[in-house]
Amino acid sequence: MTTDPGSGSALRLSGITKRFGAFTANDRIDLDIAWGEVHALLGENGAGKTTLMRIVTGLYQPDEGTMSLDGTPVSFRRPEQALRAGIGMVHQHFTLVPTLTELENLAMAPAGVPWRNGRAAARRRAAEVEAATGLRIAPDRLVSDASVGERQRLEIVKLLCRGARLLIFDEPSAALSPGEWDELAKLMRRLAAEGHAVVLISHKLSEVFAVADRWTVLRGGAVAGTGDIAGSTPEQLVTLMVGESLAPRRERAPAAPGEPALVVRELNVERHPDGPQALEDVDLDVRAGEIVGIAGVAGSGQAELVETVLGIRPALSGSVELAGRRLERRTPAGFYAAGGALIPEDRHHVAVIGGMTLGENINLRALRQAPLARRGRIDLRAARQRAVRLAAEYEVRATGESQPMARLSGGNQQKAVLARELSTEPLLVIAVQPVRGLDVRATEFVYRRLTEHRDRGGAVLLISMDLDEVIALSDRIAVLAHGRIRGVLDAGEATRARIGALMTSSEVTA
Ligand SMILES: Nc1ncnc2c1ncn2[C@@H]1O[C@H](COP(=O)(O)OP(=O)(O)OP(=O)(O)O)[C@@H](O)[C@H]1O
Repeated sequence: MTTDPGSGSALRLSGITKRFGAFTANDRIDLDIAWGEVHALLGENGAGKTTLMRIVTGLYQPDEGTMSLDGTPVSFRRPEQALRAGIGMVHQHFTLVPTLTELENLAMAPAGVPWRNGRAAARRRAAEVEAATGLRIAPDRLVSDASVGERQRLEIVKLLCRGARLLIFDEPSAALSPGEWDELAKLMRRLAAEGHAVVLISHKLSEVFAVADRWTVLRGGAVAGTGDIAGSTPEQLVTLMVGESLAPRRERAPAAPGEPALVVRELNVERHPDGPQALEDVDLDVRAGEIVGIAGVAGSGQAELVETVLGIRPALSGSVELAGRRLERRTPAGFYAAGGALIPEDRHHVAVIGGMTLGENINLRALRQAPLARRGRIDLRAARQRAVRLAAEYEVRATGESQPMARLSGGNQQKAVLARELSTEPLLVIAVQPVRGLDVRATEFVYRRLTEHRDRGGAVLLISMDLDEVIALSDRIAVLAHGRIRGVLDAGEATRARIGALMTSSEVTA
């Protein structure tokens, strides 16, 4: 089937409703996606965006409503049916097999689809996709050796090889470097120009305004509005999403740093045994009452720094001190006992336990302390009350504290992690990409919480690929490139240009 750019309605949803028990996640949604456009789907955490796209891609079935593709009614009971009709989703959590090569991943076809399996066919299709879109894969590279951006590219090539014409991107920039995002933005425009339809789910309005043609905002499961990007402003869309206008961010008071909280000295860490070093002679100080940001592109050594401080990765040499205590045999338990806390980057594998309830997840760090621990037992009533109070304070939207964590929307899971890690008043919080997946209001909320933590005398080590975030939040910024600290700047002197210059310099200036 071929498509003409701008040849009218691709996918039309009418009155789509989806309930989970008594909760209505999608409420009579009408949505029109046209061939040749990039359509941004916006809304706060829990607004119903993912649920709607799961219906479109055959993962969920609607309770009410109809869908049509190219004017013909469709209903999908399985994702393969949607893909066969040309609808594919680039997930946040990729669906690739890391131990196979890129070509082998392309060659695997799900059961029940008509494509020929096999490498020769996959190679031919990949060549066709490259000719049409410029997207090139590395056929013989193991997926486990590919960067996040390269894996995402393979996901897209896979969908295009399988004939996807309508592509849904779910927060695609979350783990990308600015350069990788620029590439992806160009690709989305190219796909639209060739007649595909692109749906972009994103919380970053700067990205939406850079690539989208039209927008639809969901609020509380229903459509709050739809329109053209041209003639709209980010403020209008935020107001539609939130239901009110957001107060401007408050000016931050200057930091009043106190005693050193985290002291790292001459830390050397290798990436693989006998491989290149991930960290080289890293010195870093984070004092009580300040936020120190680490600026650097993904893969500069940030993960290794966190893992080493936490004690899950050995160091070749160097020392780590927390609250004046040298962490000799580092273990995560020792890190927490010394007053550390971590907001990890990987929510799904590290930060939450999906099979446990929201309340259990929130209380995980408080179980050994009063008032939850009483004579060697956990006071379940106190635990429930604490979870309910913290869920409300951190604005976690859920049906209750007993809702399984895996059933919360991604942003609400992240808020629960913050509630757990900040509520025990740690001395040092290591926050890695703390607002990943959060909507605008929740992002402001997290920024405020981290700043308040600092103002109460806590220390924060902020690790983020988002330079604007690092500049906005940090009192001092350490620039990390290729495993070395290239310089440390005070907030007042930290500009994108100066940080960028340090990232690319070969000199170590501090
Ligand atoms: N399988 C499920 N069972 C029960 N409730 C669910 C289920 N899936 C989603 N929900 C609820 O439906 C609501 C909408 O969730 P959804 O994931 O669609 O939101 P979203 O707009 O994608 O949010 P985010 O931006 O945080 O990803 C949430 O309140 C969520 O808790």
